[in-house]
Amino acid sequence: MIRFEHVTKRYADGTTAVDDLSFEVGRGELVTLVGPSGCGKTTTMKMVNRLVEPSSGRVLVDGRDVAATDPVELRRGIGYVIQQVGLFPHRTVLENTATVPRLLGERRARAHARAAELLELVGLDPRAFGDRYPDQLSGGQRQRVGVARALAADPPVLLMDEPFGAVDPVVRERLQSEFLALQARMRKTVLFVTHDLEEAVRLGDRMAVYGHGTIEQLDPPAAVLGSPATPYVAEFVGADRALRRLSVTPVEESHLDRPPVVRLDDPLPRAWDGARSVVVDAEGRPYGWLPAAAEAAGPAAPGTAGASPARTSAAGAAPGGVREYARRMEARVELGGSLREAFSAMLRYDAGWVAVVDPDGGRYLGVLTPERLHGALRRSLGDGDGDGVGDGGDGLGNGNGNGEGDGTEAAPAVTRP
Ligand SMILES: Nc1ncnc2c1ncn2[C@@H]1O[C@H](COP(=O)(O)OP(=O)(O)OP(=O)(O)O)[C@@H](O)[C@H]1O
Repeated sequence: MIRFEHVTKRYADGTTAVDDLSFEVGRGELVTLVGPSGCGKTTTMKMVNRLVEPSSGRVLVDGRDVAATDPVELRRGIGYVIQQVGLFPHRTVLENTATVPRLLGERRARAHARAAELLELVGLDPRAFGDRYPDQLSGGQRQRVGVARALAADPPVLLMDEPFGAVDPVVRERLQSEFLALQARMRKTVLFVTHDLEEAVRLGDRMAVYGHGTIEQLDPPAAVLGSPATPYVAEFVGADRALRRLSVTPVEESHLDRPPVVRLDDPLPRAWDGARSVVVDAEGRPYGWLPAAAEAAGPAAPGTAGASPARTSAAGAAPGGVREYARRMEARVELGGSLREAFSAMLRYDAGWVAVVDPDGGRYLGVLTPERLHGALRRSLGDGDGDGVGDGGDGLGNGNGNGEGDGTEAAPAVTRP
């Protein structure tokens, strides 16, 4: 969709900003351009909408040489979002968003209706924000209007130059998530400039790591982090690349542990004194866990909540059903979600495992334990044989006596009151 063929840009003062660059961005693909300041990212981007003309080489959009396309016509098909959004200060949010359709001759009512839809899409209620002026918005809200405005003419191509660079990290992360969700629906062809490595990793279908005017590596983020092509890239992505890999490695079936499962409305299992079990509700969604009988029967440890102590009968079964003893556990992640989300859920809920659920319907599929997570990460980094993980335990603290499943690492954390 966007194709660079041996493109060089030398500015009048002799600076070579881009040097013999050739690469292609596929239709519906999001490529992030990342690299240190002054390496030529913005120059690359501006050659697509002819804000900068190449010194040599060609840039093609949808097979057409941009040099042979009228710039005004060209830019109609290319949304452009920059860091300082450049909203018109004397126009309302709705008018700002409707600017391009209006310029294209659309009637006011229609353009405004479309603008309202777009504001909704980027998470701004048009009734609350449509009539405000840009200086009555926060930085994050202004960026959202910038994105809405760039989408107003429904361009197939989006150029985004540090669009979330001016907002604080928390807002930035939210804008990134929203933009990813939006992109999953719209499938625009996007060039996205950033010098934030996390952002490049998180958003890019592929990321282009720039050296000086050239691309050192253009690959999916997982590949860049897993096998940096050059020492320069290795240095750029840094020693903590393993941590960054967490964001781009999905939770897969093969990572899961499958401890015994009981239903919330079941009677207590007959052999309720061995393994701890996962508890699911009537719809098969995770509810929590059932502690080993001895644990539920014994005095409640400090900080424990949920099950009331009960004595097991001589036969090993206790009165009552699973519901009576089950403990709530909220940590969960969808299959296909990232290891980072899984890890973050474990930390947030102070849990020793996280339930993995089907993205459609939230049915329980298995659990991910710290050991499994570590193994998955090691495997994704192509490090060692990778399958020595999760051995030596079912991850839910399967009884005592084997010296490793005593609940210190992999057992479900006690739900705090
Ligand atoms: N109009 C210009 N005239 C002369 N040199 C320029 C011009 N614009 C950019 N440059 C130079 O070209 C090189 C690449 O600049 P460019 O803006 O493309 O880098 P960048 O990677 O986007 O940097 P940043 O992350 O700081 O925005 C830099 O050395 C810059 O100083």
